[in-house]
Amino acid sequence: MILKSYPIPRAAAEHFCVLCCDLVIWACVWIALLWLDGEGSLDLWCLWALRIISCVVLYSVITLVSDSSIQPLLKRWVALLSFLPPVFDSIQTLLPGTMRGFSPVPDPGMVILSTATSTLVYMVWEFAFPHGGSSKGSRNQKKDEEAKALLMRVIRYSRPDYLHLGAAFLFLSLAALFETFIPYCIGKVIDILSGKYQQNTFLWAIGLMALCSLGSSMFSGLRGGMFMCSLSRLNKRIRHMLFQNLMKQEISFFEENKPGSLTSRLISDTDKMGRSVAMNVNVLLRSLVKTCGMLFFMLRLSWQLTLLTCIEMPLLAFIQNSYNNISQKTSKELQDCNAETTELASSVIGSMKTVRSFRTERQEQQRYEQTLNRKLQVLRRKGIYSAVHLLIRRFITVGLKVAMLFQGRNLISSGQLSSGSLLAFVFYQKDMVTNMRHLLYIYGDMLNTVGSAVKVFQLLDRKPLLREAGDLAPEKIKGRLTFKKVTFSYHTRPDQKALKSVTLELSPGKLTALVGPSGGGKTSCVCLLQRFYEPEEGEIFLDGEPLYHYQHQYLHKKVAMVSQDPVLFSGSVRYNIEYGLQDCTLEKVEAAARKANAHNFICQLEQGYNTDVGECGDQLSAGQKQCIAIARALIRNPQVLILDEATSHMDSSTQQAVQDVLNTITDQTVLVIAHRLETVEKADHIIFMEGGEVVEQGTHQQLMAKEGRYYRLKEKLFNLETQPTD
Ligand SMILES: Nc1ncnc2c1ncn2[C@@H]1O[C@H](COP(=O)(O)OP(=O)(O)OP(=O)(O)O)[C@@H](O)[C@H]1O
Repeated sequence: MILKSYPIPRAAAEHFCVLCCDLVIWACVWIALLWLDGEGSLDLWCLWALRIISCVVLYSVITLVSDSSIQPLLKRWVALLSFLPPVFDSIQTLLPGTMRGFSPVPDPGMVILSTATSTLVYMVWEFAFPHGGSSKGSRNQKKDEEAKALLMRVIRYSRPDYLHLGAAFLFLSLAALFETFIPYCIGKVIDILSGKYQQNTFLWAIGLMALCSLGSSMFSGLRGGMFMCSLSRLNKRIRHMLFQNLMKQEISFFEENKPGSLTSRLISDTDKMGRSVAMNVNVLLRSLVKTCGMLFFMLRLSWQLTLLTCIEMPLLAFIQNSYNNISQKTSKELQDCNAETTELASSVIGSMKTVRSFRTERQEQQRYEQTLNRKLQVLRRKGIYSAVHLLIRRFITVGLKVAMLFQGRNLISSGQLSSGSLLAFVFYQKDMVTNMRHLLYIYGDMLNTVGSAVKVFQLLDRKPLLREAGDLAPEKIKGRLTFKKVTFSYHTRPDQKALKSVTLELSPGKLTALVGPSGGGKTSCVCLLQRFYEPEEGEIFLDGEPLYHYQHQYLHKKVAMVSQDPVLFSGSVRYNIEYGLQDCTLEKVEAAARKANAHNFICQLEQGYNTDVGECGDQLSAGQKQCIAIARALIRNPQVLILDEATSHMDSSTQQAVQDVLNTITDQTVLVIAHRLETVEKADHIIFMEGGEVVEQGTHQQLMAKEGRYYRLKEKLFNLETQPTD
């Protein structure tokens, strides 16, 4: 039962809105009738046609605006509301002594009667055939509901552009209305020319036609401009939100998703989503307005001819549907044939030696020919189906056109239609078929294309799998880092532990070296320190507080890291050193560069600190990039400095210079991962890691005296044969 799960006041409000819309449509028709023939009355056929149009309009409004759970109820209500008055009037005409000519404005008694009856009928209906109990609760329906929800979401994102969109819809309606008037005016001109020529009437008709053409072109242009403008604004908004959310994601998300697919989602998917929805809404509304307008004019010209036109559409839709089913089957067969031919060709070409050695060339040729023949048969069948389909379609179209012209001739001879009106009707009919086709297919197409929005919204809704950072930001910290039984594995390899219950401490004012064979877990420790990932078990503390308690920006200001292959951004050297800092003076930048031994080579660059480093810094050597990355870390004056093989690409004199600077650090916590014996030897504390575990720790002398893993792996660890490079 729908109403059980839907708030009653909201349901009542939505019913009231539908009733208001219906009354507005009645009023518009009445005003249009008064304006056109000054009477404000319709014959029974026109009344039926107008109620059908009003029903279609209200259905579209309900589908687009209301919640999907209440839509069936509202649609039943609309069906009853639309058709009760003409049914009532039709029955009345059957009674003797009734006058023809019906007012499109129902009297208040009629409104109350039809409203009460409708409510009663569909309450009975609701109890007898409760929605959701039918077999339509299938997967397809769910997919449709999801697609509609997505569509509504795209439309909701357009809310800030309501002024642009309102203007666009106004221009769209005006352009469509002016366009609809043109064939009518042409008909009038022809009538004037074929009858007794009157200059004034002729000039008036020509002027009206020119005005309609001008109005249609002008408003079409304005509509296009307004839609483009709102579309660009929508795209910008969605891209911005998407980028914002991307920036919040954890690092493992970027490892699992390739940069190419993320950027394509950011650029082409957002564009496709906005464009398809905007285009389809645009075409849908234009077709809707034009169809209503054209139906109105066609009905006024001749209801018999309109009926003939309306027969064409369901017939064509039925034929198209049947053809689509057959065509889908043949396309599938064709795909299989293609796959078979390609597979055979590639397997034979790929194993040419075997084919030659067994002398099976002839058999393979025959096999290939057989697959080609099968494909040819399917193609032939497909061609025949297509030809028959086209023939039937043309036959129906031409047949109905001939019937229409015959009927037109009869109407002209009986004086019910002028030749100009027949011509105008032919113009309308041609446009009508195209419009009806759009109306029939566009909504389905819109639901399909909006599927590309799924990817965008999935990304937009993704919550980062990282504990939210706290707001701890003390003025001063000592920089004591502690790992307590930290276990960790990467998302992409959940079964392999990169760190196994690691417990270690980095003391303030001390240089700690992490050493160990490749894959031992050194970089993983550093990544956890940076909060790129979260430990699975255990905790990391900074001055006794869990890392995640600290404010995000604060933590990254206090804990700076330089990696082996630092990433520089396209821009000047200065921009890269002061990256992320605001109001940084050149003196500060230079001081940091001096400490990192980068000042001299920067001064030798063509534009000094303003030299562009190129895409990802590729106009600099690997060693120069490392120097700039060290300057970028030092300028922040971090309390904890992490160097992950950060000097590996530097020449030995630069390495020594950087080492000298590190030796002067007295109150900061420094963690280095190095393959250089000199660096490690001088460290206050050495932690030896292997297989994700801390195996040994102590000073160089202690570890050498112990003659354990560190002692045994010394040669392998420090590339002693290839010293001094890191
Ligand atoms: N991004 C990643 N995704 C999945 N597994 C990873 C990732 N990075 C490292 N690993 C794995 O985690 C384990 C520890 O790697 P880690 O990079 O911490 O070692 P390391 O001691 O720094 O090695 P190296 O000295 O070669 O840099 C290794 O088995 C490695 O294969």
